[in-house]
Amino acid sequence: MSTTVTAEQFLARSIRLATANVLNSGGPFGAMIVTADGRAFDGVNRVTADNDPTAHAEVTAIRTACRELGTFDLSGATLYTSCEPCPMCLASALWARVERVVFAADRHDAASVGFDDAVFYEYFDNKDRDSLMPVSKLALDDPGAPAPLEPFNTWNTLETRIDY
Ligand SMILES: Nc1ccnc(=O)[nH]1
Repeated sequence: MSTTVTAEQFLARSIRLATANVLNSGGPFGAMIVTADGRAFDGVNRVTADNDPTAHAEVTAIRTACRELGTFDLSGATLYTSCEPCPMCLASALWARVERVVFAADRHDAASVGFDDAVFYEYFDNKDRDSLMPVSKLALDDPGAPAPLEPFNTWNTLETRIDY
């Protein structure tokens, strides 16, 4: 008998975490990080429970895995999630160097129960994105203002820096 846990089983567990989380005052999302050597870390949505808009299930799973493993680099890991990751979670997975993402429900399913995932995806496609949230570059004209590149120059010259 094999004890190998399959992708389908990790995804099924993510869905069960999501449902259980609803009954525990959380949003209907669950996720797991599974490392290349099979260590698994759960995450559930705690946005309203913790007043933390970044506490999506996927981010919570990434944070838990990184904390427990003592690393900021999840290279080789898979992110399983009960619902397609939003742009924040996709970016978080990219920064964590997650190798691949597997999801069950999609952004349109999330939209059908009032979650804004699809709207936020459109934000990145939309030329008129300023109508949702303006993002602008601002020049600092005051002679006493720090140069925008000052932090990068300092970073570049630091021999003890930890690249990521
Ligand atoms: N995909 C997701 C959307 C919203 N919240 C979550 O935790 N996950």
